[in-house]
Amino acid sequence: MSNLEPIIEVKNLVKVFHSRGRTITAVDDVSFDVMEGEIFGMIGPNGAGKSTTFSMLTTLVKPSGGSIKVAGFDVYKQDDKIRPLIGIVPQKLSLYPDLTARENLELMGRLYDVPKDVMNEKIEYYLKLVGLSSHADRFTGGFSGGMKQRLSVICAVLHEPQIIFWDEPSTGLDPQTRQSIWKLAKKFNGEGKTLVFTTHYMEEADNLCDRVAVMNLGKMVALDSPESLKEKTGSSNLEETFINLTGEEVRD
Ligand SMILES: Nc1ncnc2c1ncn2[C@@H]1O[C@H](COP(=O)(O)OP(=O)(O)OP(=O)(O)O)[C@@H](O)[C@H]1O
Repeated sequence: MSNLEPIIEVKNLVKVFHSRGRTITAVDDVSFDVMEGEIFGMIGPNGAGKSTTFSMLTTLVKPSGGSIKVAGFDVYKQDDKIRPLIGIVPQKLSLYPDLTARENLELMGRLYDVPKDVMNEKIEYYLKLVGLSSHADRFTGGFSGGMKQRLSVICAVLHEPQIIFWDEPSTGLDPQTRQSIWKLAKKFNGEGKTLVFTTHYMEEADNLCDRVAVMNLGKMVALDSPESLKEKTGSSNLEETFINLTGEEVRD
């Protein structure tokens, strides 16, 4: 559960893309805080601006306007201070297929300066945690989607980040794997880590999140606990709330 201190502070965030003569405002004057120890979800239809926001929070894309502070550091000027404090599980998993699970972990560990004397111990611990010990020395190219997702998340936490950013944790995974991913997220959160994720699964947002931000057309149209969001929109489930807040029109 969350403390009352913000660990992420976003003020009047804007991102404008210029593409093929068009100007696209992907994120349009968005402000919010994420509290330390919170599980914070971002939902919204395709093109709502979730991934762009995610990329700016994780220092990968520079904002066009506004400010972001992560753990007190400014994303414009102190991104080098932010990177060691965060773990990123991207939507397009970035594992090396020609390396084994263990080699992928070693590579990430070295990139994030995990001390040599604890590296092996940590790798064994995390492989066991996600049930991949017996696959440690297999090439990841042959892994199932669920195995890749489990390996990707432990690659992201090997350096013990304070905040985990997780883009669509369970897209394309079967219900068993989804359950195991949720358990893992709750375990990390129970250890005090803050989690920020995007999802298209309303059940996932409802089950996991302390608070959910609803984005639509670059704006944040609601931010509250799943229960309060349902109550405010008079809906019995989050899917209904979502449609209520973002409309029925299909987005391209
Ligand atoms: N690099 C880019 N260049 C131009 N336009 C972009 C770029 N990245 C995103 N956009 C546009 O910005 C808008 C928001 O996109 P974004 O990917 O952030 O939405 P999303 O909510 O993550 O959608 P999805 O659920 O489909 O992943 C869209 O109109 C998208 O086409």
